[in-house]
Amino acid sequence: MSSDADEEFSLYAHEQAVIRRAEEMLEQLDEVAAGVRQLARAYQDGYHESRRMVRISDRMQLDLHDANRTLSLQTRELNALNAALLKEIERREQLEQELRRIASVDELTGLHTRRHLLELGEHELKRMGRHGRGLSVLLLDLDHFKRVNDAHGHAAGDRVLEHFGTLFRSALREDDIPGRFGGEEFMAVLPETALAAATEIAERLRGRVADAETAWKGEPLRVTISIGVAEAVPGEALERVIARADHALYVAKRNGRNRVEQAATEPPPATGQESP
Ligand SMILES: Nc1nc2c(ncn2[C@@H]2O[C@H](COP(=O)(O)OP(=O)(O)OP(=O)(O)O)[C@@H](O)[C@H]2O)c(=O)[nH]1
Repeated sequence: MSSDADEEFSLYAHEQAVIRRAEEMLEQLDEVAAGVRQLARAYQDGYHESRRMVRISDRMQLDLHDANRTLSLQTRELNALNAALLKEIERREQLEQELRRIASVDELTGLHTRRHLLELGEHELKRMGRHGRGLSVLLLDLDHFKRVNDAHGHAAGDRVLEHFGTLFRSALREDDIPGRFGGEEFMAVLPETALAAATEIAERLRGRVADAETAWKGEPLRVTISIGVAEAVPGEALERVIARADHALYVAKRNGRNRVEQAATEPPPATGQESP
C-alpha cells in the first residue's frame, strides 16, 4: 500500500473516532437531560405531597405544611374569638352605661336619684369652698300626700309626683341640681345662691305648685308643698346642711304646711370639716 493510501486510511479512522466520540457525548447529554427531568418531577411531587420537614433540634422536626395549616386554623379561631370578645365588651359597656343611668336618674320624675344628687352636691360644695361662694339646699315634701294615694290610688299619686318633677325643674336655673330624695321628698342643691335668693326660689316654686293642677281621669288633683331652706356655712359638711334644711322643713310642716322656712345658720362644727 502507498503512503497516500495509508494517510487516507488513517484520516478515515480519525473521522470515525470523532463521530463515535460525538455520539457518546450525545448519549451522555440525553442521560443528563433525563436526570434533570427526573429531578424536576421529584421536586414537583415532593412539593405537592406537602412534606417539607424542617429540623428544629436533634429530636424534633417540623412539617411546615402541617404547621401552616394548624396555624391558619388557629388564626381563624382566634379572629372569631376576638370578634366575639369585642361584641361582649361593647354589650357590657352599654349595660354599664344603662346601669349608671338607672342609678343616677329617677325613673318616675326624671330627676337625679338621691345617691347621684348627694354626689353632685358634695362636688358643688367643694367647688364653692374653693371659690368662697355660697351654696344653698332646698328640702321639699309634698303635703298630705298619703291622702292622694288613699283617695285616688297609687297610680294617681305617681302622676302627681311626675308632674311635680316637671314643675320643680322648671322653677330652677340650669346650674341648680334637683333630685328625688325618696318617696314624696325632694331636694335641690343651688350653687352660688345665698339664703335670701334660695328662699325666693323656694317661694316661687311653692306658689306654682299650689296653683297647679294635675289632670287625672278628668278630675284635677291639687297638692301643696312645704320647703326647708339652708345655706351652707363655710367648711360645713353637706349632711349637716341637709340636716338643718330638714329641721326647717319640719318647722314648715308644724307651722301649717304649704310654707317655706329658713334654717338657722349655725357656726361651723368645732371638729372642723375642712373645705379643700
Ligand atoms: N304614689 C306614690 N306614692 C308614694 C311614693 N313614694 C311614697 N309615696 C307615698 O307617700 C306617702 C307619704 O305619706 P306620709 O309620710 O304619711 O306623709 P304625708 O301624707 O305626705 O304627710 P305630711 O308629709 O305630713 O304632709 C305614703 O302614702 C307613701 O306610700 C311613690 O313613688 N308613688
